[in-house]
Amino acid sequence: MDKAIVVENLSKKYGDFEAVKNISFNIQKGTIFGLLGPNGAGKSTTIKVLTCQSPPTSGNAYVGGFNVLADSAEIKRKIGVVFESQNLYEELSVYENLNFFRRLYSSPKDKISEVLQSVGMETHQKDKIKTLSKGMKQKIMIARALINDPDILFLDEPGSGLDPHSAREIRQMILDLKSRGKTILITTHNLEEADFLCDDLAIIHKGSIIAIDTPGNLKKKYGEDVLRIEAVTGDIYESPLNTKASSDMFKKLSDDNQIFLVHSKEATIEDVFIKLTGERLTDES
Ligand SMILES: Nc1ncnc2c1ncn2[C@@H]1O[C@H](COP(=O)(O)OP(=O)(O)OP(=O)(O)O)[C@@H](O)[C@H]1O
Repeated sequence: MDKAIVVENLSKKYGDFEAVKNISFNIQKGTIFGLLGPNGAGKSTTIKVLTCQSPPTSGNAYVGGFNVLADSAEIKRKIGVVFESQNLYEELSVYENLNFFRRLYSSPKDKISEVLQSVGMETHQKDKIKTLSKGMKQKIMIARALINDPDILFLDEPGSGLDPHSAREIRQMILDLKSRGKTILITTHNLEEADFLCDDLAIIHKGSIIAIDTPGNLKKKYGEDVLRIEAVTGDIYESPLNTKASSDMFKKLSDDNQIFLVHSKEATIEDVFIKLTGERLTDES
């Protein structure tokens, strides 16, 4: 499979502070790649470097085969970016916002209804941005990023701050874009979003990538399935599944007639994060 993005030993310093430390990864064409980490981990900085908004301090990165330092004009033509903050013109209509971008890229006029259709917002062309909900604005942000028909999309915290219904809609939209052949890099601090969407996931912590694999493999490698027993007293007992400890726990509670409910709990990406960092990744969205 071809690579859409190649990142080699990339670092980015702001003054003396190293926000991104020697990270490397590849993104295969037509896949969704996630950068998962808490606030301040270096996710937006990585996106800024890959979208040619900010040069790397060292290392190399190639987007669509082009070098971020030497070929920024070519890269900008091939990519779409959804920023973390919703920077739309609030006083202008949906159509006017998109038309502004369409002209920047010299895309044909009928592109506007096409991209609005792909995010289910074609009936809102005349609405002013300021009258839309946050979820609707996020759909317009995605529509705007599609106006130049990019091969590669960068979505910085696409579900952040959205209500659960809108977050689900945006996730489905991201999967639809993948099924249309787009390569997508998302950043997120939402564990569920990362697990659900990403073909490959890099866990980024304090500027470094500390693990990278499919979500399933990360859970296999670093997570532990757990045997969970609810006792008649309401107490919860947990122990790693299929171990002597869990069978001893089961036997003892069973002998004491204490068992109310038994189930197994699969490892989650949160377990992986805690195992790797010793910290909890609190989910604010
Ligand atoms: N322009 C800048 N000047 C100095 N420091 C910066 C600058 N931009 C980011 N930083 C710092 O670099 C670190 C990484 O920031 P970055 O925005 O990449 O993190 P993030 O993982 O995207 O988190 P968030 O979701 O909060 O944006 C943070 O400590 C941040 O304070």
